[in-house]
Amino acid sequence: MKITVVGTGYVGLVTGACLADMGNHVVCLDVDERKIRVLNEGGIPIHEPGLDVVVKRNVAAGRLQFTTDVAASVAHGTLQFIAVGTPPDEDGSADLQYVLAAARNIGRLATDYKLVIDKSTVPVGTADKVQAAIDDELGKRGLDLAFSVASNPEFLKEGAAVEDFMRPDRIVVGVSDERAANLLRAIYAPFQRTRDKLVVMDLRSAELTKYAANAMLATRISFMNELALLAEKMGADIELVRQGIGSDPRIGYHFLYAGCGYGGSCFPKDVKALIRTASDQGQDLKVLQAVEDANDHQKTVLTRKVLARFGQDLSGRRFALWGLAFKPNTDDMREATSRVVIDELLARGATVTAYDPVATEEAKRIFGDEPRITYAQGPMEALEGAEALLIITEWKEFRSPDFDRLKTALKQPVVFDGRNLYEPALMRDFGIEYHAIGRSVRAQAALA
Ligand SMILES: NC(=O)C1=CN([C@@H]2O[C@H](COP(=O)(O)OP(=O)(O)OC[C@H]3O[C@@H](n4cnc5c(N)ncnc54)[C@H](O)[C@@H]3O)[C@@H](O)[C@H]2O)C=CC1
Ligand SMILES: O=C(O)[C@H]1O[C@H](OP(=O)(O)OP(=O)(O)OC[C@H]2O[C@@H](n3ccc(=O)[nH]c3=O)[C@H](O)[C@@H]2O)[C@H](O)[C@@H](O)[C@@H]1O
Repeated sequence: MKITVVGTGYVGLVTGACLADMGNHVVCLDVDERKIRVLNEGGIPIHEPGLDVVVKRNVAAGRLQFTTDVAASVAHGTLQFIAVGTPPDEDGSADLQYVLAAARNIGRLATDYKLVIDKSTVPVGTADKVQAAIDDELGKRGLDLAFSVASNPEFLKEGAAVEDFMRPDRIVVGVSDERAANLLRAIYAPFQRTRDKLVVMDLRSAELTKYAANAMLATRISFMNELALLAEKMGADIELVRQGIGSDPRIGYHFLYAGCGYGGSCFPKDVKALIRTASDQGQDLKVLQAVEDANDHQKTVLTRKVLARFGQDLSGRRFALWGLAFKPNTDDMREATSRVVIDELLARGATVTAYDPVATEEAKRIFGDEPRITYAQGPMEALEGAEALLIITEWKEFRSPDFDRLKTALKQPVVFDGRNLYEPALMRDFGIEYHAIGRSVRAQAALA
């Protein structure tokens, strides 16, 4: 089928490439000329494992094209996916200007039936706004063209985006007519060969499903983070607690890892937006507000531990940081805890040497030529002469470091681990002073 994807970011590029891989002819549109130039020159503007292979294969097969030409992109696809950004507005609500601009372009230029599909994460009721924007543009042209609007929220995770798209747990589709439902069934049939994964519903339920999923996952994380703080005070070990509750199938093991707070382009933004949607309806989402507050607090957990250990004034001290990205396997630093940690360390007079396998360029873009931050080429290099190590992102290469070398490279063997990568008892045996999140040597020792 002929498909247009509007917005060639994390979601749009993955969607376009994976749909092309199933034989569709896909045109990806973006307003960002640089991005389209990079793609047309054979590059990939983001770090996403496996994406380059799928993109190259489909470009070579003539099934995937990139353009800034709006008219050509509207003319191409019967299906028009909208995958543009929906950043938070000043008041926390989702800014719909890019979604509605994309919808208006379709209404302004379409000459035949279009199925317009919201893939961006958008508040409940946005499909109606998209419908109205297209109607308005068609009206200006005096055209009575048939079109459908659908909601098809995306659940992929950065760092595993291609895998998630190719093998989804479920595909949520919100529709208001049979024609749209049939087209989406056909497009997604190749992605659900073992069982029917399509969950078809009305537009508003689909829109709310996306926020409900992210809000539920964020809630699990904040819940565990708060319990981790309590575990520390009580001499219990949150990792043992996680295993203890996860074995109940009603709870499950996933997304119960305590850490130094959730970041990324979605959880923080979507939690805010859902709180805002509810308050517009006169309803307080008390649980979700607490989830957000707990996460803001959690992002400062490492620096609070550093200040408790080294004092409030960190002048003249340099700290090593492992991990800048908001999670492993991505260079994305949107809402990353590393940003909060670095800002606080600098504000207290410290300097920072950071290492991240892929996010250094992004960090340089964000922090500019800030002289108090230096970037190391490797994890051990970052440690040389530093006061202590702070671990922010659980990249695989941090999981089994050479602890002897780590010990001697640092001025003093002190590690603040925001991702609970190591066993407290092992660190004690290595002679490393280990500050993790909700972990206790006492609880571990009781097992020995
Ligand atoms: N990043 C993720 O892992 C996920 C994101 N989402 C949602 O998907 C949406 C897109 O997110 P990302 O891909 O991360 O954003 P992104 O910022 O990486 O990409 C958005 C792209 O849209 C382009 N754009 C903006 N206005 C345009 C227009 N009128 N015409 C054509 N292109 C336009 C921008 O230049 C940019 O390249 C958001 O609503 C997000 O919440 C949903 C699931 C996962
Ligand atoms: O709407 C979105 O954009 C996406 O948001 C999240 O995906 P993503 O933000 O890419 O990354 P996650 O793996 O969910 O991690 C988010 C944050 O939570 C943190 N996290 C995750 C799991 C956990 O147990 N503990 C924890 O602190 C991670 O470190 C990270 O900072 C969801 O997992 C996706 O399903 C969703 O499509």
